[in-house]
Amino acid sequence: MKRILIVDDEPDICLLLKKYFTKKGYEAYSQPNGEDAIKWLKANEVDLVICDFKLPDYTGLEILQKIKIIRTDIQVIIITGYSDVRIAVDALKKGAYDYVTKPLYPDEILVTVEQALHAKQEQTNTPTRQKPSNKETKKSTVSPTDYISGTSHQAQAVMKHIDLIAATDMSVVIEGETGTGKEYVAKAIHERSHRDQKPFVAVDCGALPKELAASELFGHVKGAFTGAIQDKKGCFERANGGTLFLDEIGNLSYENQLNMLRVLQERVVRKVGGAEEKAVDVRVLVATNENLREKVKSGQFREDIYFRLNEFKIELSALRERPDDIEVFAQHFLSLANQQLNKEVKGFSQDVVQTFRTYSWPGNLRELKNVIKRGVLLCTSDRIGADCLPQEILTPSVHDENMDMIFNDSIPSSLKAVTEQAEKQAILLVLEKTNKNKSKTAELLGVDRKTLYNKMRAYDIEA
Ligand SMILES: Nc1ncnc2c1ncn2[C@@H]1O[C@H](COP(=O)(O)OP(=O)(O)OP(=O)(O)O)[C@@H](O)[C@H]1O
Repeated sequence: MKRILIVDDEPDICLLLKKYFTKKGYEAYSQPNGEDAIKWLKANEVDLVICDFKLPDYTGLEILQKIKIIRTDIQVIIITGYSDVRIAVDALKKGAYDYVTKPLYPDEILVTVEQALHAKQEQTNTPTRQKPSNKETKKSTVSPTDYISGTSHQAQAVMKHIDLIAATDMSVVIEGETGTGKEYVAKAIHERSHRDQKPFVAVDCGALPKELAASELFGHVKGAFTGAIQDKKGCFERANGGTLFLDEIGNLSYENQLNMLRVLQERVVRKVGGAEEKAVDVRVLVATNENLREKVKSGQFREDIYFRLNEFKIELSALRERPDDIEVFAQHFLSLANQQLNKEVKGFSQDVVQTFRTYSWPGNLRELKNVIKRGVLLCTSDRIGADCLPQEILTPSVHDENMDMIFNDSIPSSLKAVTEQAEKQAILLVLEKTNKNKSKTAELLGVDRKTLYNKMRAYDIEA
């Protein structure tokens, strides 16, 4: 029986979730604060933790980091308010599996819990992927792991690149904001490659506790350090013959970058504390949501390893930069949510479609998926209406003052014009604040330099 720990200072929430998950066949426990939860976790085995972000003693991020030191394979789901989506996204970067927003709906959490446990199972088994039989391929249901390509020119270009490089053994750097689908692109490359029958191992370097990173990547021998009670294979060895996907590669410590360079150059791994070298045949794909080139320039990331990895680059645009894809993904996520929640919602009302196109989607596809799942859950007719969307999406907090600045009292010609005006104003403002420093401006606006330059050209902003 799978074991779940709920950490929340509201006794009612603990009680509700504990009862619900016990009824669904889990062993559920609860703790009221971070300190007690950590103590409990040190003494008890658990598969998954559902943790409120705002606890009396710790934040969700702090708890997350402590949990990952106790055991890296415990899945963590963070509960946040919708307005904390950016914080939630940060938690994902640090290794949380997913987030759910308040108010809580147990059925929605159950879907997330099941997915998290399934992902954990896949990780521990690092299964050899079987090609689906013809019968399975023809199934009419959609799978959460299906790779969907959008219709925008950006998405089409990405699809072309995936097809082009899949057949090769080239290393690829995949760049894009959080939730834009970097891991999905990596999986799509693996599944189209000759390695597809071998493991695809994904490691989130941002979530690796410093103390354990080397052991996770390269393995360790029994007795290498306190707690190393038996030999352990690292990710390179587990991915042997297949593909290793290193997410958030920019977070790897300098020392581990050096160790990795050796593996990439010589194709052999040596476990922590071991003397023996073992040959490995692994294709490495990496992802980053920061501009790695900039990190190289500032000396935080080794240039030699960057060049090794950057044999090919795929840049994923933010969802707000490719509104044409929103409908395709919205339909896909709708089918998924219908399946998961056993509902038959057919589509979206016209105003919801319009809202989706103008909202900025800081959490990109992941946020869209979560919003639609919640919408399906709340929907009582055959279309998701605005009443099923979080308030934060319907009325994003833009200051009236800013609106005045953007529109100059005139009525905008279209919503597209509004977005463009807002983007132009934001770029001008930040350029002014950074004394026209483009790198800093790009960083503050959360885009890469190339995107910034393209936008400046498009909006006639002087360089
Ligand atoms: N091409 C795609 N087809 C179908 N679903 C997708 C696709 N890309 C992304 N998704 C959905 O969006 C979610 C986020 O994707 P993914 O984890 O690949 O993003 P990411 O860029 O790696 O995020 P992070 O930077 O936070 O690690 C996935 O769980 C999946 O549901």
